[in-house]
Order: sequence, then structure tokens, then C-alpha cells
Amino acid sequence: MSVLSDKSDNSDSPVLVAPHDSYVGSIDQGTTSTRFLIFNREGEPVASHQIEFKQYYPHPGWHEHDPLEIITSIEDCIEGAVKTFETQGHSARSIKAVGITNQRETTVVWDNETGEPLYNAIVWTDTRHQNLVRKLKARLGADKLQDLCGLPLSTYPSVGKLLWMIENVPKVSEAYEKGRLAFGTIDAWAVYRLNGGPKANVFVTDPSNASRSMFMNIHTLKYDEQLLDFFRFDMAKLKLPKIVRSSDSKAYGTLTTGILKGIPIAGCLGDQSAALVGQKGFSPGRAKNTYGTGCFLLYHVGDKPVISTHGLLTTVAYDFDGKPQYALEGSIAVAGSSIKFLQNNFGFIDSSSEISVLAETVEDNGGVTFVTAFSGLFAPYWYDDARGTIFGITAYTQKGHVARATLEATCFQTKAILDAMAKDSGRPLAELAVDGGMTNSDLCMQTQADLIGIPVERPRMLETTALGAAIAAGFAIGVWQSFDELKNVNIAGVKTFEPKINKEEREKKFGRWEKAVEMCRGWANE
Ligand SMILES: Nc1ncnc2c1ncn2[C@@H]1O[C@H](COP(=O)(O)OP(=O)(O)O)[C@@H](O)[C@H]1O
Ligand SMILES: O=P(O)(O)OC[C@H](O)CO
Repeated sequence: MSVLSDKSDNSDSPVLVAPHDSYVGSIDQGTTSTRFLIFNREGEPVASHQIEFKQYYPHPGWHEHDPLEIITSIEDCIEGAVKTFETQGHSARSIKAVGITNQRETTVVWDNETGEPLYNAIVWTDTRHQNLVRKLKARLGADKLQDLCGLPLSTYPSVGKLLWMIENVPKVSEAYEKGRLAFGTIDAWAVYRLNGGPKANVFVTDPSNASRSMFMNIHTLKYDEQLLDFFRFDMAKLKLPKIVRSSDSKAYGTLTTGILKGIPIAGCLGDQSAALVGQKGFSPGRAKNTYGTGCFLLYHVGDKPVISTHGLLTTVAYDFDGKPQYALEGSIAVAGSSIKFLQNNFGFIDSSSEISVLAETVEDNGGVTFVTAFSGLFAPYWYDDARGTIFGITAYTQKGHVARATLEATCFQTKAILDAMAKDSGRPLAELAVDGGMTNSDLCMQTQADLIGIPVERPRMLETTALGAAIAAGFAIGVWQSFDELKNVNIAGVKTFEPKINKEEREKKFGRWEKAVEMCRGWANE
């Protein structure tokens, strides 16, 4: 386990002991919304602001964000939360640092001379480059990639999205040819713009984000020539952000505009790593599952990467002090987004919180299984040719059955991931810590406990992702100096869901899911 007590050897991040009324801000830039939260030293959020931004789906399988709208949403959230904070009688000056956490893999490209984006951001769920990825899989050396970078080749990491843009968007290929093409995930883009863009040119990322690109060697935390050669990038033409520690008082610069102008950005973590930190997953064997737009189970494996042989990813959990910690990850592309889908596309509900009410209008799923493979199926299956499929519809089927089957889909895939994780780690989990928007549904969490046969523990305060980024920033400036100081954070009010069905029933249900998963393959093969 990495500890922060010996931070004196980190010359980039001097420990400054902060006064007692210090607060830390956290930018949480998710797939569907941006938030800014302000945490006190007890790790409690005291003020927040959230903005949903526009999702662009220009063609089937395509999913984009406007990079400038994302920056505006961050700035507006900061203003909104700080105003609330001030009305509570606090001074904005008591916010000592800001952390950033973000949807990972989503790919932004910009002109490094003007700082302007050259295309919409391609979101992590996007599958437009499926054929490009298939060609890469056939290339000599493809079988070596996962050992180097921890990720299997799929549409999920940033690399395929970047290659697609270079091949298909003239402005992007021109910038590449002129050596002006800057690539970043949302963290790098936001840090760059919040620092004022090309003038300051703060162009950095942290290892938890860089480990999602397929450019970074998971063992050395450096960009890897073998990887870059495999993808045939000309490094004289492509600008990549410098990889720095996840907690650093200087490397991420400062906010240059707005109400927090001059405040350092001192922490940066991909959102799933941030949730692990926010759940205090600081030692090997700790795990968390976050049910947001997608759902991501991270299992802390210690200071050495474990390369999965059962369909999981290897990722950097965090690097606070030059002693990086690693996690095994099970990624589910569609979780809360399937509920939004029933709301926005089918009109079954008016808001996500109504899903449980609709599901409770019926006793069970009525024989319906919904494989929500909108972007293919991610872990542990990696079926790029699967698409969303509903099985078992009869004249008996009601909306409530589909609602139940929708909640169950994420729970079944989580079971498949836990089974894979037990095989890779040799240590099955005894309980599952959860967070994220979808965990507001008691029905969903009870279903989850039933299907995995271990207790599910939901904290009272669900903003663990934002808390994780605040912790990264707070460590850098000395608001907290050791993991031990955080041990009481968010422990009151944990709700435990105990499994209520027996093993035989569980296996029977899971068997039907596995059958459905096999049957939804091959649809997107052309
Ligand atoms: N009460 C609820 N019951 C079930 N799902 C919910 C509920 N409230 C929110 N959600 C789901 O949670 C997701 C948002 O979770 P959040 O953690 O904010 O995600 P993200 O960080 O990806 O934007 C939405 O997709 C929504 O459908
Ligand atoms: O928006 P979320 O919370 O579902 O997270 C997105 C992930 O980081 C994608 O890898």
C-alpha cells in the first residue's frame, strides 16, 4: 500500500499544512453531467452545483460531446457551487485547491497553437471505429498489447477514436501533418483550458487517465515506443500530455478565470479511480462498483499490475507519491444509461428515480432478459458484434417486466465480472461497496446482492467520485496527510443489502442471462 507519510521525497508536491477552515473543491466531469462539489476536512460535501449537458448521437453507434460546452459547464458549476458556499457564510478563499475527475477514454483533439478543438469529443461508448479496431487486431503484435498496456484492443480505449479522427476528419489530419495535433482525455483538455490554453500550455494528464489510452506502458507509467509504433503514430506529429502524479500541487497549474481564479488544481484522477479513492480503497483486496452511466468495478491489487486472463482490464488506481497502485477493472458500458434510454427513447418513465416504481408494478421479470449491449458487450465478454437485445417478449409482457430486466442486466454483468475477478485475483470478494446514481434504487441493490450472493454496501454519501478527486488535491496541499486521517469519512449511515435467494436460484437466473448473452452475438458483423 502506498502511504503519504513519506511525501517529502516528492519534490514536485511540497506538503503545506492547511489551516482548519480549509476546503477542497472537486470538478466531477461525468458522461452525462458536470458537477462541482466543495468538501470540508471531514470529507463532507457542503455545497455543490450540477449541470447536464448535451449528448450528440449523429449516427447509430456514434456518441459525441462538444468540448467547449464541457468547459463552460465546468466554469458554470464552479460559479454556482461557490455562490452557494458563500451564501452559507464561507469565503471562496477558504477553498485551497481543486481536484478534477472525469469520464475516461473520451477523446479530445485540438490545435496546440490556437487551443481550439478540431472535432467533437468522441465519447468512450462510441463504436464507429469497430472495423478499424478489427483491422488492428489482425496486425502483427496485437497479441502483445495487453501485457504492455493492460487493456485488450477494443473500441473502448482512446487510441481507436484518435486514429479514426486522423483518418476521417480533414482538419485533424491537417493538424497532424503540421505537427500541431494535441490529443487529450477530458482531464488534459480541461486542465489545459482552465489554465488559459496555449499561452500557459499546461498540458498534462495523470497515470489513471493515461492508462486508458493504450499509449502508456502500465509497468513504467511512460509512453511506450512499442505501443506507439504498433499504432503507427509519428511522434514528431502528435502531441501527448505529460504524465504526472495524480496528486501534485504544481503540475496542474491554476484556475485562470472566474470566482476561484488563482486556486491551484492539485489532483487529477479518472472517475473510476477517484471512486475507489473516495471509497477509501487504499489497500489490496479493497474494491468498489460504481453504477453511473456505465458501471465499473475496480479491485485494488497493490503496487504491481496484474494482467487479466479472464476479460478484465489492468488500470492505474492512483499515483499519489511515485508509488503507483494498480487495480483490476471490470467495465460495463451500459448501466444508468439504459434507464435514461427507457426514459428518453421509449418514454416509459419521466425520470430515472421512477424506474424502481415501474419495476415494482410486477413481481418478477416475467421471463424477459435484456442484454443492454448498446456498445457491444464490454467486460468480461468483449463481444463487439453484440447489440442490445430483449429476449422473452410475449403478449404477457408489461413495461414493468422490461424495467426489471433493465436493472437486472447491470447486476448480471457485475456477477460475471466478479466471477472473473475471483479467478484473476484468487480472492473472491466478501462484500461489495457500491456508489453512483443507479445505487439510489433499493430494488436494484437488492437484486445485485441476490445475484452475487454477498452483501452490497451503499454509503450514505454517494458522491465518492468527487470525494476521491478532492482527496487527491487535498493530499497535495496538506489538507490531509495520511490515509489514516480519512478513516472516519463517510462511514455513518451505510446501508447493507443482504442476499435473499439461494445458490440454486441464483445460478438458474444467471444461466438464463448467459444464454441470452450468447444469443445476442453476431448482430453487428457487417
Ligand atoms: N433513483 C435512481 N434509480 C435508478 N437509477 C438512477 C436513479 N437516479 C439516477 N440514476 C441513474 O444514474 C445515472 C447517473 O449516475 P451518475 O453517478 O451521476 O453518473 P455519471 O457520473 O456517469 O454522469 C443515470 O444514468 C441515471 O439513469
Ligand atoms: O460517466 P461514468 O461515471 O459512467 O464513467 C465513465 C467511465 O470513466 C468510462 O470509462
